[in-house]
Amino acid sequence: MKILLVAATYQEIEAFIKHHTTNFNADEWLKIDTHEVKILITGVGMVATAFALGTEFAKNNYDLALNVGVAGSFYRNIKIGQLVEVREDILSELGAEDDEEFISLDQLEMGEVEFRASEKHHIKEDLRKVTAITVNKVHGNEESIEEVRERINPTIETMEGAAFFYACEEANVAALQVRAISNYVEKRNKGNWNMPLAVKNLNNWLTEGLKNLK
Ligand SMILES: O=C(O)c1cccc(C(=O)CC[C@H]2O[C@@H](n3cnc4c(=O)[nH]cnc43)[C@H](O)[C@@H]2O)c1
Repeated sequence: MKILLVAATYQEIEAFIKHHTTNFNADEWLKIDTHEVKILITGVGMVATAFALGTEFAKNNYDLALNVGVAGSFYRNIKIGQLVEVREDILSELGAEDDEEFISLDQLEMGEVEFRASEKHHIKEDLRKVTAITVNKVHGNEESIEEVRERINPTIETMEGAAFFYACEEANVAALQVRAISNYVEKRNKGNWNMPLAVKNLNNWLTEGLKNLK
């Protein structure tokens, strides 16, 4: 398969890249088992992700795109460092405020806000399947966390996932998303984040998991 591996930052998949190539070049195709793999580092956030994917899909054809990175969990029964597979991803901020209420873009009949992973390809490992939201502003305030829990009840949040699924859907490319939990969604406390553990587990999985994609 021709696979596009997508991450927001180089650091999130550095160990995997170094495992496969000594001199990383963004135009390089890596031969990994039976797959040909290209790596796309988009930058953090939805705008950077959508632009980078639109540009890449205009140049190359892919059988599958895989978005990986770290994420925040709303649930404490998911361990820091644990990997999850995002099956559904929601643009939770796209819409309008109506005083205390929020009207989503689809309620306004102006577009879709929910995007799904591909059914065509599968991750072999039995990762917990989750619903994510994608945000421009990382939640760090108890009131806004409670509001989004009540409105959507997401399991995790990222800053790219739904934009990734959107761009893949527009380009008709099958899409999967795997995230490693680096923190809980809570009142901002960066000291509680464990980026090294999440990044290590993600890269260990990638080394085996990419081979096992069907
Ligand atoms: O220090 C901060 O408050 C801060 C604000 C915005 C971004 C960051 C990052 O470290 C980049 C986040 C990066 O990782 C994903 N991520 C990880 N945890 C979360 C989260 O709780 N909510 C949303 N995104 C998260 C995200 O996809 C970015 O790529 C730090």
